[in-house]
Amino acid sequence: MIYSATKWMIRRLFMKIRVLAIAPYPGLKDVLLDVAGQDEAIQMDVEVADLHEAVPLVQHAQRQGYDMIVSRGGTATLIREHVKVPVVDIPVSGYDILRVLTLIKNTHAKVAIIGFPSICRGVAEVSSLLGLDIPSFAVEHESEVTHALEQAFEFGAEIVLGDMVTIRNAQAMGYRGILITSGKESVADMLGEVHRVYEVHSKGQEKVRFYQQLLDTDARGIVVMDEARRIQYVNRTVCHILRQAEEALLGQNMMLSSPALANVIKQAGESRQSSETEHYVHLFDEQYKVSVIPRETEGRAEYLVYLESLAKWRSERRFEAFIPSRLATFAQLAGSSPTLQKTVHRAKKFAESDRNIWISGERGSGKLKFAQAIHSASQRQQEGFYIISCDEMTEEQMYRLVFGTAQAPGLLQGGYAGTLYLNRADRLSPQAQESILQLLRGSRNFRCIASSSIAMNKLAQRGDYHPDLIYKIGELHLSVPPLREHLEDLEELIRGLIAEHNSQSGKQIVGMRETVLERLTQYDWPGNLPEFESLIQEMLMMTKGHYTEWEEVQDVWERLVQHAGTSGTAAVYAQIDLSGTYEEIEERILWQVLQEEGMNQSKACKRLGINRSTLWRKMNKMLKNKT
Ligand SMILES: Nc1ncnc2c1ncn2[C@@H]1O[C@H](COP(=O)(O)OP(=O)(O)OP(=O)(O)O)[C@@H](O)[C@H]1O
Repeated sequence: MIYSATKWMIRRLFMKIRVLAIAPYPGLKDVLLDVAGQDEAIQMDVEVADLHEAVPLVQHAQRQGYDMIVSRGGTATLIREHVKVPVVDIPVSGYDILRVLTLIKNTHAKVAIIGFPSICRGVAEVSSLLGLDIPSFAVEHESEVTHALEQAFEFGAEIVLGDMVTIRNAQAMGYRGILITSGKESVADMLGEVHRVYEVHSKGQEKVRFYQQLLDTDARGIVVMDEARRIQYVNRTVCHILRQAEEALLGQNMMLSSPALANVIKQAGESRQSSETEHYVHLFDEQYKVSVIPRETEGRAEYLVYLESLAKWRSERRFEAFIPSRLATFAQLAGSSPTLQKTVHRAKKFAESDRNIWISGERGSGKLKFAQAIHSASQRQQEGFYIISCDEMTEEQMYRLVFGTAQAPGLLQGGYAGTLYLNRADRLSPQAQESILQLLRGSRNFRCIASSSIAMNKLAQRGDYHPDLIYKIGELHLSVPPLREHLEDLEELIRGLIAEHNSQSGKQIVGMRETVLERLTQYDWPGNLPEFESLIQEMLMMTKGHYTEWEEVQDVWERLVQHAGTSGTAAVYAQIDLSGTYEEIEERILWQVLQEEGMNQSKACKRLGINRSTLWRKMNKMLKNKT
């Protein structure tokens, strides 16, 4: 408090109070300049204007940084409605009344006074002291003046005393009016009031600045919008989140500033809840919780919106979920073959609903890509897309992710919403299945999309999979075809890969020769798109001219065929039975590779990408299981 008082004193020592005076009649200008000229703390400019003429002048003055405006009577009242800076009245003092009464003292004409109640009281007081009988007609508003004048003239008045509005109307009606002018004493009183108001106002401004600072340093974004969703207030955090300057946002419709946020706020409005509602939105790769609070200020509806970043939670990496920076859309799925288009059509239909989906398909067939496209086309597109790699999470990790810990809330407690992608959902342990099941039963914040390379019905037969979970996630089922079932799409996929390669390498490849393409379509692609992509990328690296020539890539091709034909990973994928638990499948792969390598452990290790001790450990376990 001491600090702000001192600060105020220092300011007062060095700065003058800038005042614009609006004089409703010319004579007041000189009095104002004369009296204000004697006050060193005041710098006053004067304009002569009455009522509506004054409005543009004061609006301009406000922009020019005047601290205060002074005026008189009806003009002061009108000005107050149009500016935010304080407006001080030039009063009509007892001296002013005494002067005008002295002026009319000896007249034989009947006199009446019309004015605001305070003036009428002053006149009644002074006239009774002087022994004069002057009836008064009090008005509360400028619009009542004509009626008051009519009453006064009916009463027999020939001269009316009043302010500028009264005098002008009386003259227009053909009567005489005498203006009660403000003298030096009134102007001096007004200047005293200017000092008092300035002090109070400055302290108020200090407070406003203090609260402004508090709001600006709040980590939450704070927005106030009117009923038409025009932005009335934003704190600095919002400017940072939306990457726009305050000036650009204020007065702007939210739909133009941030359509994503506007949609969420619209949803909140449409939910017709009068209390706070919570939503989630994805802005510039960040997930935010949006709380919308409808309220009313001075009879007008308003929305108070809080934006809370969830980045803190994510950066703590409490769980193995993440938000990919760019998600695929249906338009980005290459392939116009009837087979793929049938799948796309089905997926688009699924995107319209919010029901859970089970996607099955061979490894690398594009399940994740389809899940992303569904999310991007769904009503949850503004929310997060979270991938849970089921084969990489322990039961405990899954439990903590769903139910939280003492330190951090889990998915079930809220704070996240969107699409939950369970990658390789068939690898969930029974315990982890239970956690996911409880999450889906207890929260409506997520749509779940699970993926597996095993068909859903096979999973149901496995016995270690919770039937309720299959039932809950498998509300809708999408089967993504392997690449060999839509080989017509290879050329389109190649075009995309060439474009990407050219942009990275600076080459100008325009296509592949027929001889190369023919071979590509004669292959089964058991490793699906990842296998295809890596081969094409290698071929493009070998390409020197505009076309990929067979001679340039023959070696690459033969290596692939040899690998696949003899013992390659691709062949293993094609022949291995993928039913059963992860351990059982792993066992089968191990045996297959060992047999193909003539039980040569070094060769098997090399192909499997593991060291000898790991192979030993696994073989021992296998033997134990068999005995
Ligand atoms: N229709 C498509 N157009 C272009 N690229 C695609 C398409 N579908 C998949 N891909 C690409 O193929 C690769 C594998 O796709 P994705 O990860 O979606 O397969 P997946 O079936 O989910 O794999 P996994 O079973 O290993 O989890 C990715 O590089 C992806 O970008």
